[in-house]
Amino acid sequence: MATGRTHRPATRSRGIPEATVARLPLYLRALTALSERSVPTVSSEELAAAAGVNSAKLRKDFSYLGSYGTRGVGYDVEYLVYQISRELGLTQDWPVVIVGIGNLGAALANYGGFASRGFRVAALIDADPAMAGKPVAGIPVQHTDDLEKIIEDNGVSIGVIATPAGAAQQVCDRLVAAGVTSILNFAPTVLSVPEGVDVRKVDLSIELQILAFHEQRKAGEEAEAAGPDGSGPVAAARKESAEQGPDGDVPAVMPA
Ligand SMILES: NC(=O)c1ccc[n+]([C@@H]2O[C@H](COP(=O)([O-])OP(=O)(O)OC[C@H]3O[C@@H](n4cnc5c(N)ncnc54)[C@H](O)[C@@H]3O)[C@@H](O)[C@H]2O)c1
Repeated sequence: MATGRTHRPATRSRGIPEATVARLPLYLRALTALSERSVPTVSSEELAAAAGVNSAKLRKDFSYLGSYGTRGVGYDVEYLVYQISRELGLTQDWPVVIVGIGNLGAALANYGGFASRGFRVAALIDADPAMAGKPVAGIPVQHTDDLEKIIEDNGVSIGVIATPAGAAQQVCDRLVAAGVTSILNFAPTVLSVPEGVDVRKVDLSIELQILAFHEQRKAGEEAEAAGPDGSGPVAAARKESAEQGPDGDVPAVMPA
């Protein structure tokens, strides 16, 4: 979902390509689900299917972690959870601040999935004085006047921006000047950051636009396959299949 723009090279210092890093959370999510079901081992094919990744790619990705699995047994689920968590830096606590506590910021603050993945919401910050001191998800909102002090006091290196687009760059600049080096930006704007600061952008409307593109293409293909009079090969196959029952030789709906 996130479309990233970082200043990091395509390959990280320990030789793990960025594309592999981007897939590690997908494996971790699938492995965590297996772990919760007390599944001890998993094959590369099963895990690849659960993560929505090609199994050859998965094996290649895991080779960067030095994890090759055991022939005929597969991968040890718990150990792989640990290995990937360690690789992603999730075995340590990451205090996060959210700036902009409106509809989205409040929803993010209430999202339990951060804490369970090692991201502790350390502070909530908003520019609206009327919100100062009001608790959201049990955490009192603090005013932007104190942003720098909040970052310093909490040792924050990850900031989440959920302000209107017009305020995002200014918020970003202040976060960076205060020592934040990673930003998750939900505001629909491109942020400029200095070298060494990572920005990940989340934009659900872009994801929907991509789906709309595919929907349009599918509709175009169907219309083409149906032909001008609906007699194309796909339409014919559909008609035939609709007229058949599940076993292919009995009409699905018996004539009255
Ligand atoms: N990425 C996505 O998929 C996605 C989805 C929904 C909304 N958004 C975006 O997220 C942002 C927030 O949306 P929302 O619906 O929560 O808006 P909202 O108006 O409910 O909340 C915005 C909050 O930001 C605060 N704010 C304004 N300027 C600020 C500043 N300089 N510093 C700190 N706080 C400031 C406001 O006081 C308000 O509480 C918008 O930019 C919106 O476009 C993105």
